[in-house]
Amino acid sequence: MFIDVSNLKKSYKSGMVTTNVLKGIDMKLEKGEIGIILGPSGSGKSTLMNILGGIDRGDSGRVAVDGIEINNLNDDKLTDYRRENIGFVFQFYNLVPNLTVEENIEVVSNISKSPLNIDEVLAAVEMQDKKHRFPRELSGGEQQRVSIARAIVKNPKLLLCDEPTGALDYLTSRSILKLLQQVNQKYGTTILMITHNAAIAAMANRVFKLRSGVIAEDTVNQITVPAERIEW
Ligand SMILES: Nc1ncnc2c1ncn2[C@@H]1O[C@H](COP(=O)(O)OP(=O)(O)OP(=O)(O)O)[C@@H](O)[C@H]1O
Repeated sequence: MFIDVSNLKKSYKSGMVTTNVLKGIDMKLEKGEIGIILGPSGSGKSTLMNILGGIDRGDSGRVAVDGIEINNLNDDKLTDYRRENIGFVFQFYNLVPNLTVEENIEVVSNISKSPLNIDEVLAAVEMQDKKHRFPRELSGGEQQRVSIARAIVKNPKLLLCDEPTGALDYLTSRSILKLLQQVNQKYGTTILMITHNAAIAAMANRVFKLRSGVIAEDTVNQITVPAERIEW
């Protein structure tokens, strides 16, 4: 099992108040699958994703990604895990404003162990003709394409996407979802994506509905729908 989480718990303390955010999460995802996490605001989606990505740590429970027990890693090893294995895509693209498209991708490629070819990645996201532009010269959808290119150039085992279409209009959202599906098929990248949009769940192999820190529903889709055919 590629992602294997059992009885994961996480709470945050601020002053005298403790908030139990994850209350015993169990989840599994196979290598090469697309998983989608749905759930209301505050249900713990980003916390779960941040723990899987090595940005945060669980308090207890087992979190294994491709056989690596990440809850047991010290800080340095957790940083190595994140650098070597994880690509992140967020709602806001976080591109470096004074670097071109190509340079934004190069920054990550230069520090990766076995990066993909930059031109190949630019072609995969259909941005090769705009590689000398700066982020401010791009639309939101184009900027998200670049941030996906930047996330995949290191050839990550796991691509974590937190509301990747949250700031985009309908047609652009669909084209970004289609691109993520293409990345999954072309590179075999396992993808886990957070969304508020339940319609998107049709493109995933597995759907996890989070409610108040537990997985309230875990569905396997026998047939997945191409993103360009999903309407909402
Ligand atoms: N670093 C932190 N310190 C204290 N509380 C936190 C921290 N991070 C998250 N929380 C709390 O944990 C709960 C879950 O947050 P999380 O961001 O995981 O939810 P979410 O499901 O991703 O929500 P949204 O859809 O609004 O992004 C919230 O009540 C939030 O306030």
